[in-house]
Amino acid sequence: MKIIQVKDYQAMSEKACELIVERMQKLENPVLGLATGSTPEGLYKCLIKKNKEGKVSFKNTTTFNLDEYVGISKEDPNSYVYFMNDKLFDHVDIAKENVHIPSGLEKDMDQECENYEQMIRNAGGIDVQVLGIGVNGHIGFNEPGTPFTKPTHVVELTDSTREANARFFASKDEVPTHAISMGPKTIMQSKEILLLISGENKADAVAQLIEGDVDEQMPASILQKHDHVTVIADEAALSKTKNK
Ligand SMILES: N[C@@H]1[C@@H](O)[C@H](O)[C@@H](COP(=O)(O)O)O[C@@H]1O
Repeated sequence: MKIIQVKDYQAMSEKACELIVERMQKLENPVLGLATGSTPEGLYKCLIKKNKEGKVSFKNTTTFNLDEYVGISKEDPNSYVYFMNDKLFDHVDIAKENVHIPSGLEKDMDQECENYEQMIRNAGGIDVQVLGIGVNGHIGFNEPGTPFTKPTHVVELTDSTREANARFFASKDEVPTHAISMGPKTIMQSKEILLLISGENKADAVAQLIEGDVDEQMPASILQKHDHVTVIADEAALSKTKNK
């Protein structure tokens, strides 16, 4: 695991942007894995800027998002479809048919999970997966205790995740109870992983991720076993990590 320490959120976003642009320029048909949450917003802003400046094009890019809530419509501002359109896709030259976000609205959710895995395989796998991390160490929506062998699956969200994400909703009660998420297995199959971490509230999770054991109670710890992971973390996020 390569760890790049940066000063703050802005520096983290710029470094991540630089890395992604570099990969996109090198690959003929880049396949990006994307994340939601506050963490990658700065990265997306920077990518929009680079696209407008003509430094990078999304014309041949395919994307797969990590996750989506179950049971909220695509038009709901809290859906990850809405978030991604608003924060990135509506502002770059990507072909909408190349954008993939798992659907949380299917009758047969198991089938949707299988279809999503198949679409990733059909695209040739994910070249670079962008990840954030939850305060409890979750990646995607893989909560503590998720078997590392799980592919895309439906998950029941923990109380701590629903509380952390309640800031986007009118109240915690409105946060969906379930989500569909790429599993740890799906994430580990990406050729490269870029984990972005900012802020003191993530410091415990980061210390455990970097210095703790590989343990299903700490979903992000599986990343220690991947041979091409770059963590870009700011000073606040690394404040509880001893061995920097
Ligand atoms: N499913 C998302 C994760 O993909 C994200 O990494 C996490 C952290 O969010 P934030 O970046 O807002 O701290 O939140 C959600 O639970």
